[in-house]
Amino acid sequence: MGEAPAFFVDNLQNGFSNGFGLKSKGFETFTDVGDKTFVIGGANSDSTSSVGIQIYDKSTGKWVIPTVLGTKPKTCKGHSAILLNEDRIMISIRGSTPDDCIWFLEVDTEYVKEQKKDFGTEVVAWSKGVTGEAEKPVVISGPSGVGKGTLINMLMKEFPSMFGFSVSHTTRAPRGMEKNGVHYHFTERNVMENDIKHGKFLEFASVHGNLYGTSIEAVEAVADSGKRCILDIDVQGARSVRASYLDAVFIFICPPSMRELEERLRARGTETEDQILKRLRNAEAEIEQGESSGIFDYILYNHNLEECYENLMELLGLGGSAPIKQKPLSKINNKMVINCETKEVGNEAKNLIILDVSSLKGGAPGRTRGLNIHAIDLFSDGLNGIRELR
Ligand SMILES: Nc1nc2c(ncn2[C@@H]2O[C@H](COP(=O)(O)OP(=O)(O)O)[C@@H](O)[C@H]2O)c(=O)[nH]1
Ligand SMILES: Nc1ncnc2c1ncn2[C@@H]1O[C@H](COP(=O)(O)OP(=O)(O)O)[C@@H](O)[C@H]1O
Repeated sequence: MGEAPAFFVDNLQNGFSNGFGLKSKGFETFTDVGDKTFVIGGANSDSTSSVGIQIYDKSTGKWVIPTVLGTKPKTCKGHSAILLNEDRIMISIRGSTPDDCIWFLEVDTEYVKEQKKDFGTEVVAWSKGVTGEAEKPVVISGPSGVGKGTLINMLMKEFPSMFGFSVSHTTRAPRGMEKNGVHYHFTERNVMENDIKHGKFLEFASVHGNLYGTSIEAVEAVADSGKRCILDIDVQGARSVRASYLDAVFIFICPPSMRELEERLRARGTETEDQILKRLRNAEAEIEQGESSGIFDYILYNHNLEECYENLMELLGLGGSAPIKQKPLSKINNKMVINCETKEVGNEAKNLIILDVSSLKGGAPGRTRGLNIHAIDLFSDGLNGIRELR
């Protein structure tokens, strides 16, 4: 991307004539991409609208309602839109906080092109814009009872500000001490299947007779909080993540023997006899795949818990001093200036956001990372200085 001049994305005006025969309430934006006009904000706009999307195909003169993938922005009172790279529309949401005001609607990226083939319809995909970079997530797999949960708990306890757990969805029933939203999102199968259909899951698999899956939000939310994400998923899930957009480190935990695995499962006392037998039957195939499939970067043997934990820490770079976190760079090229109102408790401010889009990375179905944002607070007494966000 070459050097581009800074420019303003204008605020929307109310009640303009849109020229498309849409009943406009002044909350739509119209962005041309080739033969198509993307109308964002939709005719169902209200004083706060859900961000609807319609496409006007100029070559056929027809309206199309696309399949919309990903998590969209919360309701908003208006937005501005501008086309970037001919394949995504950058949107700034009016009245939202600076860390939630930049979104991308992908209309012709590689991901969207692939999804169009699968769905056989027009497809658009939302991706939230965030500042900074994320550290590589860590995928941990291994048979039931090998000690994955124990090792992850030790890591999270010792480094609470460094790691965050990706909370999976599952259709299995909660165990005694398990809390919804903490250990798993316990969910109905039809709800989960519908979300899978709408591209909200990074991976999913049927494990021991239940459906398990990692939502894109679960992983991205951990990265948003500045932590390194840990996923506890089965081998099928690890294979899917390997094939996905997510660049991760893959670790397989192996038991010292099947007999030891059985003893651990029985000693844990959380499963019925039937469930234990099912887990042991599955374990043999999982170990075989874990050791030979080429999915995993590392295999750790959990014979002695303390030793295995030491090895895990070492391969995560925690053996010596903690890794230094890179600060996002500030750039002066490829800048945009966006008007944005923010409301904080007891404080209402108008911000000018200076946005640098020269280092964009990722995109749908995950976040669009690498935004560099500077907010200039404009309070009633005028310009109040510049502060960098995050
Ligand atoms: N593919 C996939 N597997 C998962 C996910 N969450 C958990 N699992 C795996 O499902 C299996 C069963 O997990 P769980 O019901 O917690 O039982 P446990 O392994 O015996 O503690 C384990 O192999 C987990 O790694 C997920 O989101 N996706
Ligand atoms: N190295 C080890 N030696 C003995 N017991 C272990 C070891 N690692 C874990 N355990 C025990 O084995 C049981 C299963 O561990 P858990 O972490 O629940 O496995 P997973 O999450 O892989 O299903 C737990 O009761 C745990 O305390």
